[in-house]
Amino acid sequence: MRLALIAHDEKKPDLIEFAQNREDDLAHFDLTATGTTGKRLVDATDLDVERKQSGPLGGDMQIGAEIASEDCHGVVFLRDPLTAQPHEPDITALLRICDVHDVPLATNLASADAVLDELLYQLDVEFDPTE
Ligand SMILES: O=C(CO)COP(=O)(O)O
Repeated sequence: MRLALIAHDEKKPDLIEFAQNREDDLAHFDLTATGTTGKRLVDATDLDVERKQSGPLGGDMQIGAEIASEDCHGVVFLRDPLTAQPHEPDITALLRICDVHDVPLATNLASADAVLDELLYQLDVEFDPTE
């Protein structure tokens, strides 16, 4: 199961803390991230993370394309709600495509825990040998 992790600059410390707190859980997923977020994650944890372009250079769109192809199954995107981003249209498109494909999307820390718990539950269900 593939999970995308993304954070705007002001929220990167929160995402790193989340990833460190839940590193064992996140290790169950095929992880991808936008460029700078991915680098920060790789530096701060032992997680394997496939890095896309940086967000302003198209990383959100690359992750959106995976969602459109149904290759990405969840997104944690800690947006900075207080700072305008040059690539706002890409961000809006990513949020929209998650809704189009009904992909779980967390845009703050409280919902990140909830989405991760739900995806872990789905993983267990998928691999439950008694099913
Ligand atoms: O801008 C972003 C998401 O919109 C994140 O990009 P970076 O991870 O490259 O900082």
